Amino acid sequence: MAGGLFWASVVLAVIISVFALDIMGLFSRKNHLEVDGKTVLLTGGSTGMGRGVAKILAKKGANIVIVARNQQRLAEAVKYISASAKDTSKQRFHTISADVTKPEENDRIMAEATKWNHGQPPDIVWQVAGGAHPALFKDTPIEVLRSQMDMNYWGAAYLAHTTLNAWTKPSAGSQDASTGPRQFIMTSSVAALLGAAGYAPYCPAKAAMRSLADTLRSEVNIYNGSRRSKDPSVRAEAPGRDISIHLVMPGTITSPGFENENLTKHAVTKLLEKDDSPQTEDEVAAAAVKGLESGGFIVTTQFIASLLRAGMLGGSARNNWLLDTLMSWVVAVAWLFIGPDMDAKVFNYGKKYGAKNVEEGAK
Ligand SMILES: NC(=O)C1=CN([C@@H]2O[C@H](COP(=O)(O)OP(=O)(O)OC[C@H]3O[C@@H](n4cnc5c(N)ncnc54)[C@H](OP(=O)(O)O)[C@@H]3O)[C@@H](O)[C@H]2O)C=CC1
Ligand SMILES: CCCCCCCCCCCCCCCC(=O)[C@@H](N)CO
Repeated sequence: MAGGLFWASVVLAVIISVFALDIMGLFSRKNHLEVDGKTVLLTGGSTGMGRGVAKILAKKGANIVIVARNQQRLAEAVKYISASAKDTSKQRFHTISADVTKPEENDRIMAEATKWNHGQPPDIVWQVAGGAHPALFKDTPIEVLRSQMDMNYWGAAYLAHTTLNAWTKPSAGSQDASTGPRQFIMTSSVAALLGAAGYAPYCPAKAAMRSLADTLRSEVNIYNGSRRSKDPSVRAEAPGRDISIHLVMPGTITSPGFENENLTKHAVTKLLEKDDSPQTEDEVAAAAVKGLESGGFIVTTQFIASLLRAGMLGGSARNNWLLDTLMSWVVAVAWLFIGPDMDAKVFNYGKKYGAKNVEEGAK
C-alpha cells in the first residue's frame, strides 16, 4: 500500500516535471521572431542598440527600414547594416529621417515605409529611439522633464498608434496570414523596475511604456479574436494577421547615447549603477532578439534584469509561469537586502557631500 503511494507520487512528480519543462519551452524550439523575408521598421536604428538589432535581423534575412533624425549617421548605418545581409540579391534597406517626438512624423514614417514595402505595412515595428537625461529631479528644468516623456513615452505611443491603425485595416495584408503574427516591440529599460536617484527625468517615461505594453497586449486580443469569429461579417472586418506586443528592458548599454547621458549624470547615480554590468550594442541586441525568439512578452537582456523583472510582474503576462513565480519569491527576499543597501548609498553620499547640484555631483 505504502509502496503504491510512493510510485503514484513518483509518477505524478514526473508528469508535473515534464509539464513544467514543456511550459518552460524545453521541448519547443519554435522561433517566435521569424524575420527571414519580412520587413522590419526600427526607430533609433542609426546608433547603439537599434543599429545592433538591425544588423542581427539583416543577418537573419530581414528587409530593414531604419529611422533617426541625422541623415549622415543614417547613411553610414545602413551601409554597416546591409553589409551583414544574408542575401544581398533579395534583401532591401531603407532610411527615413524623422523626429519621433512628433505624431505627424510617425504617420509619415508609416506611410513612407508602407509605400517602400510595396503597399504593405512593415511586418515588425520596433521602437528603439529613446534616451536619458539623468539629473537630480529638482535641478532638472521642467522642459527637460517634458522632453524626456516626449522622447521615450510619446515616441513609442505615437508609433504604436500609427502602426496599429495600419495593421488593423481589413485590407492590411490578409493574403499572407500564414506568415505569423505582426509584432510591435518597444524598448524600455530596467530603470523602470526600480527607483535610482538621479533618473527621475527618465524612469517614469520608461515605466509608462510598460503600462502601455500591458494594455495594448490586452487590447490586441480583440483583433486576434475577431479573426477567429464564426461570423463571416466579423471576420471580414478583422486584420489579416495576428498582432503581438512586446517590451524589451535592457540594462546599461555602452552606446553614444550612454556617453552623452553621462555628461549630466549625478555621481550618486553612477555609484548606484556600478552594480549593473554594461553590454555592447551587439550583446544587448543578441540577447533581446533571443528573448523575443523564445516568445517573451517582457524581455530582459541580462540576469540581474531578469530577476528585477520577475520581482515586478504584478498583472503583467508571464513568459513562463513556473520560473517567473519561483524567481519572484527569491527576488522578494533579495529586495530586503538590496533596497536598504541602495538607500544607504544615497544617504551616505548626502551625509558626506551634502545635496550638491548636478554639475558638482557629476565630477
Ligand atoms: N544606453 C543605455 O544605457 C540604455 C538605453 N536604453 C534604451 O535603449 C534604447 C537605445 O539606447 P542606446 O543604444 O543608448 O541608443 P543611442 O542613444 O546610441 O541611439 C539613439 C538612436 O535613436 C535616434 N533618435 C534619438 N532621438 C530621436 C528622435 N527624436 N527621433 C528619431 N530618432 C531619434 C538616434 O539618432 P538621431 O540622434 O540621429 O535622431 C539614434 O539612432 C533607448 O530607448 C534607450 O532609452 C535602455 C537601457 C539602457
Ligand atoms: C535583484 C537584483 C538587484 C540589483 C540592483 C542593481 C542596481 C542597479 C541600479 C540602476 C541601474 C539603472 C540602469 C539604467 C540604464 C538606463 O536605462 C540608462 N543608462 C538610460 O540610457
